[in-house]
Amino acid sequence: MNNPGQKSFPVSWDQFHRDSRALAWRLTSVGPFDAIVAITRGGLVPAAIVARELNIRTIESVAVKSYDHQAQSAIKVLKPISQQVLDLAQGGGKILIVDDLVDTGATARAVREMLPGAHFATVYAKPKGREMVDTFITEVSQDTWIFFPWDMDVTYAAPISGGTD
Ligand SMILES: O=P(O)(O)OC[C@H]1O[C@H](OP(=O)(O)OP(=O)(O)O)[C@H](O)[C@@H]1O
Ligand code: HPA
Ligand SMILES: [Mg+2]
Repeated sequence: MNNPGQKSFPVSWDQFHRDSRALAWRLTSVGPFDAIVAITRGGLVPAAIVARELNIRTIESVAVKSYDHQAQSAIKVLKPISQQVLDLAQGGGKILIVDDLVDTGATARAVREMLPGAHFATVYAKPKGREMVDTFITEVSQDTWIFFPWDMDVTYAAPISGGTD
């Protein structure tokens, strides 16, 4: 959830699909790719859309969790990249890493270290983490919290005037 004072950027399924397709279009000039590595869980959705558009059928996942410990953030790998995909990269295969967004860049930095030659793509990027990403579609300010459609429900919205409807 976001903090008080943060701006909100709610994204619908339709918008997320369009933005992920736009990412796929942009990646056509970078590929072709031999495999996608999706960063779970948020990266699974754009990875599926990009894989469909670019006809990529080898899809791997990586799970990392970041911890804040005395102002230092450490990353724990919950599910590593398979040896098959690491071997593919070692043998010159072109790997695309996909996530929904980059915020501080900690997640991206950790996964990049696992696959140094890979292309890193996200749908959204915040300024702190932008340099960790090779390709993205929309930049949002650091003080904005992005709400993804899988984290939301349809609820009542009060009128802009503040009155009751
Ligand atoms: O740039 P960072 O500051 O590292 O933040 C970005 C990461 O945070 C979110 O994942 P999260 O770890 O919340 O898990 P989830 O994908 O399962 O929601 C998001 O999906 C990115 O993977
Ligand atoms: O803005 C965000 N939205 C959702 N998840 C996130 N994880 C880090 N930043 C964000
Ligand atoms: Mg994530």
